[in-house]
Amino acid sequence: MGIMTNDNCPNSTTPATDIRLATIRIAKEYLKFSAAHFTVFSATDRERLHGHNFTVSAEITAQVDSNGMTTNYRLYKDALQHCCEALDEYVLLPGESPYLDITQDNDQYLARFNGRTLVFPMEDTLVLPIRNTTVEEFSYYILQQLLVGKALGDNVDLWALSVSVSSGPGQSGESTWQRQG
Ligand SMILES: Nc1nc2c(c(=O)[nH]1)N=C([C@H](O)[C@H](O)COP(=O)(O)OP(=O)(O)OP(=O)(O)O)CN2
Repeated sequence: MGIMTNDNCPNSTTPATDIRLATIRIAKEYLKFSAAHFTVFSATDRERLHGHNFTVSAEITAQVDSNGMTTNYRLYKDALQHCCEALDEYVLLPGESPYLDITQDNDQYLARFNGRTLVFPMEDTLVLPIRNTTVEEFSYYILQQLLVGKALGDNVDLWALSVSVSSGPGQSGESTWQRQG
């Protein structure tokens, strides 16, 4: 029996003209960022400031081209590494928290929470457009970074994308995007 093709594969119902999709999974050990944060649980309850080595992974579903690839997945790895490097070794604050009021005072950020003020040096701190410094919000933020512009490459025909952020072994949050229509 020679190589099975669409023509001689007895159960093939996939005409050769149909779109071919494939999912690339990227989970490299170097895709991580070390950051300090505190999770806010309510208007009066938060964690103390602490740190994690957050790890990042992604799944990219795209059309397989006539050359048998979605694109060089080096581009996916480079885009994810850029996102990690941008967040690495900072205090991360949620700029869209309903419970935290962040203002700038000279070279410091003042974060008012439940009647107290926390002070952070601006050069060590990033205020992100997120509602909380949780794995849910970090994964959504990185997903948006990848969807903006052509972060995953000029030629990729993207159908779905998911980004997972882990704050430690056995716990992570994932955000997904899927092409509509
Ligand atoms: N829905 C979420 N809940 C919590 C998050 C989060 O990102 N999303 N994050 C935290 C804290 O950041 C905390 O540092 C991690 O939670 P914790 O339960 O303390 O887990 P540890 O990393 O300490 O691991 P354990 O071995 O389970 O103690 C809390 N909640």
